[in-house]
Order: sequence, then structure tokens, then C-alpha cells
Amino acid sequence: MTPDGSLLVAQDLHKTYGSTPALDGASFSVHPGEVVAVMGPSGSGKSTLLHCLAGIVTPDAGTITYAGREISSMSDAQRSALRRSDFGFVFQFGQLVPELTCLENTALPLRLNGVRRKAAERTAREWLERLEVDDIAAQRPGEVSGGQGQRVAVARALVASPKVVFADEPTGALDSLNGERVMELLTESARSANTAVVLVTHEARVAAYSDRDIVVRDGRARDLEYVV
Ligand SMILES: Nc1ncnc2c1ncn2[C@@H]1O[C@H](COP(=O)(O)OP(=O)(O)OP(=O)(O)O)[C@@H](O)[C@H]1O
Repeated sequence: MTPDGSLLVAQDLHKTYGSTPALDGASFSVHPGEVVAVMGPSGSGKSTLLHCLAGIVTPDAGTITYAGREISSMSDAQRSALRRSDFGFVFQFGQLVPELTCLENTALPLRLNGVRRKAAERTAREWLERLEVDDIAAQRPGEVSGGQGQRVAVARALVASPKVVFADEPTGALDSLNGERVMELLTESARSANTAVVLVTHEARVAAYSDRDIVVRDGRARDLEYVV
């Protein structure tokens, strides 16, 4: 943790793809248990920022510190281990493994962390109940609705008690009613577990579930109150 109590801090990130600048001096921080929405126009660098924060993409310059450890100086193996132990992920589409049942999908992060099948599936079932989709536990992702699939994805993101959940347009493929319920369940569950959420969205309706909004423009991130 940093002196101001932040869990995850990025400073002055730069990232260029070929000649396209994606991040151009972006800074960001999130406290334990805080829900931060990252907003901004298409192509402004939101997903790149999220992927850098999660240790999926390495920035060209800048520093990212998680719980006092510098992510960019870790080895790939250390970063993968950190993602498995401390981070959860929810994306817009296609994140569930099609061959596994919804219960097995939800239990997967625990299984990857070495938890035995029975115990992992017991915890996974509790999360499916919490997300109101325990009735589809035995079905495969191809057999459930988009809204049900996203609830399973949220259950899976939270099942291993992560410190941070990264969510990139988690309700982008849902109608507004389903989207709002998924956001309610995600933020309620995260708050009760003191899990921070970094939420990329272009919808103000979704960002309304956050404690704080930041805006990314031209690869630079700012707190909303400094922008408007
Ligand atoms: N893997 C990549 N290869 C090449 N260019 C990329 C890659 N990822 C992102 N970019 C470019 O970097 C810039 C920022 O992209 P990014 O996806 O971070 O923006 P975004 O704000 O998340 O956009 P959207 O809201 O449309 O998802 C864009 O110009 C994009 O085309």
C-alpha cells in the first residue's frame, strides 16, 4: 500500500502501438474497496489503461505499483501469479469456457489456485446463488442467456476473493434492465468483500454505480471534477 492508502497506482504511463499513441502520460489510483469508473470516448485509451493496470500489457514508460510492488519490474510468471491470486476479470463477451458448465467455469479460478474440486465447487455454488443464477449451474455457456452468462462471469471474477476486479464494458452486450442488475450485483458483492473495482464504460448509467469517475482523453486520465 502507498502512503496515501492506495492499493494500485499508475504514474505517467505511455504506450504506443506502431505510430498510434494509446496512452500519453496517464496516471491513476484506486483504494481498497473503491469502485472507480474509467470513462472517455472510443479510442481514448481506456482498455489499454485497464490492461496495463492488470499487468496484461506492459507500458513503454511509467510505473505501476500494486500493494507496494512494482508490477512492470516483475517477471511474466510473477505477473501471472499475481493475476491469479489477487485480480478478477469481467469482459464484455466470450470469457466463459464453452466446454465447462457454469459451475465449473465459476470454480475455475479456485481450481487454478490449487483448491480441490469439491471445495471449489461448493464456494462457486454460493457465488452463483448470490448472483441469482444457481439454477443454471449445470448448463454450458452456449445454453444460457447473455445476462445469465455475465452473472456467471461476475461470480467467477469474485469467487477467489480478489483484491481488485477489472471490468471492461461488463454490461455492453446486455439490455438496460439486465445491465443494471449485473452492475448492482457486481458493486454490492465487491463492496461487501472490500474488493476494488476498475470499471471501463462509456455509459453514464453504468458509471453511476461507482464511487469516483475518471475520464481518459487522448491517452491521459483525469478525475472527472477536473475535466468538466
Ligand atoms: N493491440 C493493439 N494494436 C494496435 N493498436 C491498438 C491496440 N490496442 C489499442 N490500439 C489503439 O490504441 C488506441 C487506444 O485504444 P483503446 O482500446 O485503449 O481505447 P478505448 O478507449 O478502450 O476504446 P473503445 O471505447 O473503443 O474500446 C486506439 O487508437 C486503438 O486503435
